[in-house]
Amino acid sequence: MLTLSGVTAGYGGGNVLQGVDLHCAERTVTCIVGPNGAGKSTVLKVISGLLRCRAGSVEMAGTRTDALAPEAILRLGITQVPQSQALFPGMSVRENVLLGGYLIRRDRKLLARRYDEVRARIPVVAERAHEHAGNLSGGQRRMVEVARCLMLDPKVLLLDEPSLGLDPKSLAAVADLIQSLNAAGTTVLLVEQNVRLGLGLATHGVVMEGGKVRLTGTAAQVRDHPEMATLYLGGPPPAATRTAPAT
Ligand SMILES: Nc1ncnc2c1ncn2[C@@H]1O[C@H](COP(=O)(O)OP(=O)(O)OP(=O)(O)O)[C@@H](O)[C@H]1O
Repeated sequence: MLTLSGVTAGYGGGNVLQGVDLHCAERTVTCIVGPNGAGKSTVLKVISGLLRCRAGSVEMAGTRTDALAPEAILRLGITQVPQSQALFPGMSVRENVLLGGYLIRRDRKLLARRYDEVRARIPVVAERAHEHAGNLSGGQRRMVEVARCLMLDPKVLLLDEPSLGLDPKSLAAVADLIQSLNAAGTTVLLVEQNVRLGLGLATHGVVMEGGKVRLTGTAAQVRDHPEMATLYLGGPPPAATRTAPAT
């Protein structure tokens, strides 16, 4: 469904991504994990067209997207939930959600139908429709951020750190929502610092380090791979520094 081949991209003089290959099959949930600065968010920016590839290609269901403007990529069915704080706090929940339908604004019936669908799927949109988004809890805001993206009925949903700043209950609710969207047919690609949560809800995992893909596989294969300990915990201590057992 979504394929990156040999993608090189960066900001200013340097390249952050250095030949990234990545494939998300239809109806999968792929989670990208990796240390800070590995280039995870940059991958999402390249897919959504906010950052141009310097080499390589991005394809969505057979269509090259790497030369397209972000709006054209949205129209192809790829939408991104940004990293957080993306709502307009002084606008109502309803207004924030409707903004997500900007591209279909002229088709009033479609806009109304999509809003009804989103409201039915995400209860906080119905319950707090007329409340300022700034009055919501962090977990509720994250739900509304996702709701806004659903206004375009995306085929591929990109999420950048959906767990950021959420309490355990909200985390569980966001994870449930991602899985229910996927069960309804949406392909999901997310970036997650919370490795346990991310790989727990994903079908597939990708580990990035230094702008490159270091590991890929099913979520379980990636989670259980010995290299994960090296990347996240610094690996087992060298023999010379191990504490000798007490005698
Ligand atoms: N707008 C930008 N301008 C310049 N450099 C940037 C910009 N955005 C990110 N970078 C740099 O690109 C590198 C990769 O950043 P990226 O945000 O993709 O990493 P990440 O793996 O998502 O990590 P994190 O979880 O810390 O965001 C970092 O060194 C970062 O400082």
